[in-house]
Amino acid sequence: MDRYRFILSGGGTGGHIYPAIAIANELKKRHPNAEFLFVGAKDKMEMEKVPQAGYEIKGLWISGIQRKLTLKNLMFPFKLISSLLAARKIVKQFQPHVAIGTGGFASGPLLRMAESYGVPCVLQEQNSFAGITNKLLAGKAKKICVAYDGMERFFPKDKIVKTGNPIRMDLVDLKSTKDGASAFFGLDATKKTVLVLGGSLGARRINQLIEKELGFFEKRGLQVLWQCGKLYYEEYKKYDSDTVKVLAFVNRMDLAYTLGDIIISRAGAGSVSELCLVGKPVIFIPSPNVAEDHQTQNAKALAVKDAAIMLKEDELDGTFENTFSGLLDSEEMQQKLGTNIKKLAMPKATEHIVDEIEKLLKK
Ligand SMILES: CC(=O)N[C@H]1[C@@H](OP(=O)(O)OP(=O)(O)OC[C@H]2O[C@@H](n3ccc(=O)[nH]c3=O)[C@H](O)[C@@H]2O)O[C@H](CO)[C@@H](O)[C@@H]1O
Repeated sequence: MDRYRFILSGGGTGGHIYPAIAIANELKKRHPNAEFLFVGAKDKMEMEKVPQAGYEIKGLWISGIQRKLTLKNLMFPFKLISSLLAARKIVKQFQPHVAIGTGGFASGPLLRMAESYGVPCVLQEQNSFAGITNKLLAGKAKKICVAYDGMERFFPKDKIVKTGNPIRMDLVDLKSTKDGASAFFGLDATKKTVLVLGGSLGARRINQLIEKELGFFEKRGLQVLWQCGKLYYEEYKKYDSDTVKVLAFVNRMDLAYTLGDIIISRAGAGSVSELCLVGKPVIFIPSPNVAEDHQTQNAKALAVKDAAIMLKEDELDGTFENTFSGLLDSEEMQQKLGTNIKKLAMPKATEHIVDEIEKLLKK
């Protein structure tokens, strides 16, 4: 029996953590005796989410560089050296057969050290605009698994494999019933549900919109399952009621996806890939605050195919109610969006990525 050792690193936001967990789950399915070790950044959400998924994680003292001159920035060189030393120790002790990086600053030192000790490295880039850490690591990586065309703008062409984004399949395999899901969240199975998703950290502008529209949703006879984000929970928990469920974070996304009839969501790459598999009508409100406005690109790619509706943050005040009512009142439009978005799903992405990892094991 093989006893492979895999090291995975990525984090800062759910967008980098969950792909690593999805890849680990598939590797574990194929190699039940394998050992896994995750490496993340101390104090970031991976330190909580990875153990919840059943894996061990070690945290490095590292953070991203800020654009302005701050104390945190002045500390950066020290953090980098300290985390490179810690990463070296981890790699030497664990002796991984393959290292997998899913982006975010935490993965920089670990993958750099793994490369320098001759461990084959695979990178996974979720977005259509590559992250800085993956760009820095690309030169020495063996393979770079991407989800979009045109990534040779950032990475060496011969290393790129288009696989799609890895998804935790248990989360989009909607086995539960509406009754079960509504009971879980304390909502009513006979009512239509608006599911609001602000990405793994929550979204300020979406929260402001939902707060303003609660009366409108109520008038339309809807209930709301509202994931507002850990940072915003104290501010919005006062709206929790029989028809509005406010949550900092949804641990059972499968049940949330089951319950949602219309979904309002940020357009992070992972959210988009999951929503394609879920196949329900979605209104995307992309974050305008991310590198190269990549969430708008993510959402636009679906909107032009009539697979979702996209609303920009700065046009919400004038358009939201009309657009939303148009969708709510048209079963046909809901059906069409649901069917079209599902056509864009890439359900084999994780398997495909793990195939690439396995090729490196055989060498
Ligand atoms: C503000 C920011 O920097 N956002 C980036 C971040 O998004 P973010 O961290 O929001 O990540 P994604 O949209 O890619 O994925 C969110 C993941 O979190 C899960 N989830 C979310 C909410 C919740 O309550 N429970 C839960 O489990 C979702 O099921 C999904 O698996 O990484 C993405 C992938 O690199 C980028 O495209 C986004 O632009």
